Amino acid sequence: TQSTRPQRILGAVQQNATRGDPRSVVRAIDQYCRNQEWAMNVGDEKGCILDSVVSEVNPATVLELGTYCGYSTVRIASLLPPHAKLITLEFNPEFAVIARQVIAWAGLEDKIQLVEGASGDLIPKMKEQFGVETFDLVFLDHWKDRYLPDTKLMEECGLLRKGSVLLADNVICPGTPEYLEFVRSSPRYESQYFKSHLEYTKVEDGLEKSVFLG
Ligand SMILES: CNc1ncnc2c1ncn2[C@@H]1O[C@H](/C=C/CNC(=O)c2cc(-c3ccc(F)cc3)cc(O)c2O)[C@H](F)[C@H]1O
Ligand SMILES: [Mg+2]
Repeated sequence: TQSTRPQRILGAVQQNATRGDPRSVVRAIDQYCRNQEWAMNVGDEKGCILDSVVSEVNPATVLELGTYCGYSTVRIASLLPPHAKLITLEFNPEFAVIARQVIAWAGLEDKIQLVEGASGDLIPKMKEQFGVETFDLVFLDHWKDRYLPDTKLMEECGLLRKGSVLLADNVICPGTPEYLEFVRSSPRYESQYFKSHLEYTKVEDGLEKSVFLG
C-alpha cells in the first residue's frame, strides 16, 4: 500500500538520524525535504531564526500550535533548559502518530507533551488539565486563519503574561493577513518581522515575533 509523506519523512529520520540526537533528526528531515520531496516544516533557513528566538527567550514553558511531523517541536525542544516543557497541539491523528515517533527518535519525550485535539478546544483547558500558568513562548504554525482567533483565546484564558513571545510562521506565504494586521496595530503587542524564505524554496516568507505587553 502507498505510504504517506509523513511516513516517508519518519523513514528518512529512522534511516539517517542518530537515536537521541535531536539535531541529526532536524538535519535528516531538512535533507529529505530539500532533496526528495517538499513538506511544510519550518525548515532550515527559518529554523535558524526560530533557534535564535528560542535561545533569547530561554523559555520554561512553550506552546506549539500545529505539530505536523514534529520538526519544529524537536528543533525547539533541543534548545530548552533542563526542566522546561513544550506542549504541542495536533488534531490530525495520523500526523500525531508520526510526530510521536520522530520525538521518540530524538529522545525528547521528557520535554515534549503532544496533545491530540483542536487548539480551540484545548487552549481553554491548559490551566486546569495541563497545570500551565502562562506560556513564555508560543510558536504558531497551524491553519493560518486560526492564528488570530487562537491568539485572542490565549489572551482571554490568561495564558499570556507581560513579556510572553508569540512567534508566527508563514506570515507572508501562505500568509496570515488578519493576524499580522492585529499584532502590528495593537498597542498590546510589540512586533518585529524576520524576512526569510518559504522552507526549501526561494519564495519570500518570514516569521513575525510579537511580544505581549500585558
Ligand atoms: C485549528 N486548530 C488546530 N488544532 C490543532 N492542530 C491543528 C489545527 N489546525 C491545524 N492543525 C494541524 O497543524 C498542521 C497544519 C499546518 C498548516 N500549515 C500550512 O498550511 C503551511 C503551508 C505552507 C505552504 C506554503 C506554500 C505552498 F505552496 C503550500 C503550502 C507552508 C507552511 O510552513 C505551513 O505551515 C497540521 F497539518 C494540522 O493537522
Ligand atoms: Mg509553517
